[in-house]
Amino acid sequence: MDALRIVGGAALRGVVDVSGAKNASLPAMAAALLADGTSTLRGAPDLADIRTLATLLGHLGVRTTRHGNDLAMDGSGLTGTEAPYELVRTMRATILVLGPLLARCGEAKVSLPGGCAIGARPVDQHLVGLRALGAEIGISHGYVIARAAKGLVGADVTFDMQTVTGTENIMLAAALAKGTTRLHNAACEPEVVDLAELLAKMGVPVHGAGTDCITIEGQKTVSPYDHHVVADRIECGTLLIAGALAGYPLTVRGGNIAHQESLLHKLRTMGCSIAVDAPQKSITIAKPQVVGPVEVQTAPYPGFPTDMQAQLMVPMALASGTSVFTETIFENRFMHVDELNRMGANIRVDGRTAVVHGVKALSGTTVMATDLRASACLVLAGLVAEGETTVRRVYHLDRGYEGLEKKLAKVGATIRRFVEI
Ligand SMILES: CC(=O)N[C@H]1[C@@H](OP(=O)(O)OP(=O)(O)OC[C@H]2O[C@@H](n3ccc(=O)[nH]c3=O)[C@H](O)[C@@H]2O)O[C@H](CO)[C@@H](O)[C@@H]1O
Ligand SMILES: C=C(OP(=O)(O)O)C(=O)O
Repeated sequence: MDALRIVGGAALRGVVDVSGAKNASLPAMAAALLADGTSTLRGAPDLADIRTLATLLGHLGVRTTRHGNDLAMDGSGLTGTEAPYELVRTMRATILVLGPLLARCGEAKVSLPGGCAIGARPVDQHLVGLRALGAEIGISHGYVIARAAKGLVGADVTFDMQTVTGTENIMLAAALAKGTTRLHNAACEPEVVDLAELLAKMGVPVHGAGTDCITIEGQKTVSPYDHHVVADRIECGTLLIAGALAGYPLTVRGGNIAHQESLLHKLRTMGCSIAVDAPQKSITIAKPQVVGPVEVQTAPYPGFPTDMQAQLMVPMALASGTSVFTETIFENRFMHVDELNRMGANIRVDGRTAVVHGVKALSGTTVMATDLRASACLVLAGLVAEGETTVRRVYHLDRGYEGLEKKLAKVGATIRRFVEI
């Protein structure tokens, strides 16, 4: 199994580039199921979740080929409608094939998905939405079994809570539904906006993406797309925190600056000096003399992303006072805390709140990654810890980051991958 060894204390200098967004590429790949022809997704990061979804598309008859960072997916080969457990167990976003399969084929059987173990993560809202569009849905032996023999029909759908993949799944299904679908209390995340832009390229008018009310005008058939995926705001944020911890200074290039607003606000509050060059899409950040404490609550976009909670906890752990982090999205997303405490942090978790008492230094040791963003947090901690840190189980990291250790090494980090026997 791969692990990462990091020697803490190296200064990070220079420019590091942001890849395309995992969480926008995955719904984009699912959208390729809708069209009879080859869709092209440009800028898709080369990481495990993308490969997993490509394998699943292949199982359904949609061959995916990669040319550099571009993916070509041929939807004309679609033959299967079943997504088996073995292919969906590692990631949540595999549920995104449900909407398009049902819409195009009139049936789908999709195993309930896996993904990061950060909370209960039901898919009831996906099913509520598809039922509203006329699908008959049952759950049997861990599979969602859905049918819409006469096709889906546009409808009003009101979500109980804002769900990112739930919104995306219903948008994908509504693209081939008869008539108009209106999503109320829809997710406003940039990945949803990116999907709306992609659907428009397929010939599906979508209005209101980025607000909590989205309208999709369903079509009889749709065209394949050619789309460049939006930049990964979570990778961008992770690199910015690397800069806040060890930047002398570090420039993070290629992210969408508007998508970083909530993080930049908190980093400035903590004392980081940050220079934004909007035309160049670059943000330059330097490690402050003293990191100040801060209070943060995760929230749906444009609030502070839950996917950045673990990473921001590293500078909090080294702040000159007590910070408070409240996690409102997932009930079990503090699993990195025990490992940070093993590195000398002083963090106490009480329910959904983590109270982070800043310490002078972290010390390197062997730590275990438990999920994707927790792994990124431990890598960041290793960059500033005294001595050597070994991060085990980096397959979690590899799910969602394109060569993170290579990017960090290029700007000065002492970090190396090795295989543990
Ligand atoms: C592949 C992908 O894009 N993953 C992201 C997506 O996950 P994902 O789409 O799974 O997260 P959701 O936005 O659906 O979850 C938000 C909240 O709604 C709840 N919920 C959701 C659906 C449902 O049917 N019922 C229900 O109760 C969830 O348990 C959670 O408490 O958004 C999360 C929140 O920004 C991110 O952490 C994940 O990185
Ligand atoms: C939680 C994440 O992924 P998933 O939803 O696939 O578990 C993530 O990208 O941080």
